[in-house]
Amino acid sequence: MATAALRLTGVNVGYQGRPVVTGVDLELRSGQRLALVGPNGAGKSTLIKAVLGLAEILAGTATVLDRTPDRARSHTGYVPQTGNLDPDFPISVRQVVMMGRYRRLGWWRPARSADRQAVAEALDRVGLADRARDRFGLLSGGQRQRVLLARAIVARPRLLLLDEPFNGVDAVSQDAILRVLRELSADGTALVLSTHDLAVARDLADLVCLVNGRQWAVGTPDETLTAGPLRETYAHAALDLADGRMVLVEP
Ligand SMILES: Nc1ncnc2c1ncn2[C@@H]1O[C@H](COP(=O)(O)OP(=O)(O)OP(=O)(O)O)[C@@H](O)[C@H]1O
Repeated sequence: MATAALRLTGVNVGYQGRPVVTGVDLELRSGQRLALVGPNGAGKSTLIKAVLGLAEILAGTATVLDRTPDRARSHTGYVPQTGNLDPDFPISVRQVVMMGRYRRLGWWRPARSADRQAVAEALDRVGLADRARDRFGLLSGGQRQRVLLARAIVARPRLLLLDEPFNGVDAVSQDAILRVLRELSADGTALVLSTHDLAVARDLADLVCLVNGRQWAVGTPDETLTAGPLRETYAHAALDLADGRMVLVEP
């Protein structure tokens, strides 16, 4: 059987013994792209954190690259929500991306030219080579998101998890991020991203997992992003449009 990048079997996740999402069953192979879709507070971030070993697995089995989440951490990458970072922190764009190399560097070894080159390449890949010396906090939200993507890919993860990567992101940055994500998956990196945006999920994902306190559905976009499963997941916040499309109304 081919190694799964991620396999969750009967998984419940949460904090301090209290479940936030239950009944998650899914498998993601190398190069596949999974979208976690659900309303605010549905537990998408918690599920991502559990795969990173940062939230509790309360039941079931979670395997990341054939290891437990803790042991897989050196092969996983994480792009957090940009809103969680302090924009006033005095650090340059280049220094943020270099943080992604620390795992390889160890705190005792100074950066070598190979590290500096990897940082320059990652910034070039997200279209921000010319901003390397700028202060991170002075960039736009979309540019900051691209820097965080560069920080994650500079460590060459085999599984990359992104928490709402398109929130507050302008169209130029969204296109740049989508392009890099497609390149990564073509190179065999498995991707998990949470999103509120059904159009992005439909466009980007091979697999969609609908969550809201529990897993409501998992399957291809055609199987999941349809009226029945969306109405179940979003309850009354999913509305039919006259032309057959669905819109989601978040409080
Ligand atoms: N560290 C924590 N300890 C306890 N409960 C938490 C913790 N972090 C989040 N929660 C709770 O878990 C639930 C799910 O939150 P989570 O952030 O995973 O949802 P989400 O789907 O990512 O939402 P959003 O789209 O708003 O980011 C919420 O009720 C939240 O209060």
